[in-house]
Amino acid sequence: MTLTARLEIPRTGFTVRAEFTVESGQVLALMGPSGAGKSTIVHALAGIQKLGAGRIELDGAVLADARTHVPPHRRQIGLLGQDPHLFPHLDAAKNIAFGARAGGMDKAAAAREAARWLTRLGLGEIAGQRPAALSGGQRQRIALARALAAEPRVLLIDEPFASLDVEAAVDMRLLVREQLQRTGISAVIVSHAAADAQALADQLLVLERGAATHHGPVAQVFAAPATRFMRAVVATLPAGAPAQLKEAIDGA
Ligand SMILES: Nc1ncnc2c1ncn2[C@@H]1O[C@H](COP(=O)(O)OP(=O)(O)OP(=O)(O)O)[C@@H](O)[C@H]1O
Repeated sequence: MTLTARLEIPRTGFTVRAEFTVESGQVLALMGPSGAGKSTIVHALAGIQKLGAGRIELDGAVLADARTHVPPHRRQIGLLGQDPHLFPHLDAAKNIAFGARAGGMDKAAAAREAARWLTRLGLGEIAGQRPAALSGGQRQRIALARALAAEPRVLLIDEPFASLDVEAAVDMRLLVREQLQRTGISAVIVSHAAADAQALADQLLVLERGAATHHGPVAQVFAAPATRFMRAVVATLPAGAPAQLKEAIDGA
């Protein structure tokens, strides 16, 4: 699935403008200061935010433009947010099965699919637990499984690791990367953490007050920060990382 987007969305005081293509199985990271417009873009891709102008296409089919607005439930785009929004009255297996049903499976097939996901994510033991009895990391894993069980064409990931402790966040990043590689689903991930872009993304788009200030392969963007915001982001990378990035680019 190739996602192409050219968007203009007016906000108070500025307009969010961005243009990008995410090829099948690739990951685009969106970074930027608070209020820069990252969630606005994610919401436009999901269909819960209308465009002021522009066009969003998935494999050449228009999802949104001046005349078209395909509603969210018809887009086959999964959204994984900071809050996992699991159904509190359903156990882990049934939460995942709900995703599979949304993807078109009948009840029995959805239950089998949920069981497969629980095994794949190492969560077999908590199949019968309701969300209130799970840790934050377990809830995020269930939310990931539920989103992927619906077989989305694109997965949107909006700050899903922010509430996890460092170790759980590392595990979750690995899991997301593995599952995206396994399924070949394209993804857009919003994060404040340089580590997320570095671990997960192929390209990085940086937004500042709605405008793209950087856009390109992650290593290139980190190697040439052109704004105060990006210099501060690069300073959070582990010592030596910028030099390694430069070597990787020079050696490529
Ligand atoms: N429905 C709306 N109508 C107009 N402006 C809005 C609306 N929702 C949010 N905004 C404004 O749009 C701007 C971009 O918000 P957005 O949530 O996209 O930023 P963000 O980069 O995701 O920020 P954060 O990192 O804090 O989540 C902000 O100035 C916000 O106040």
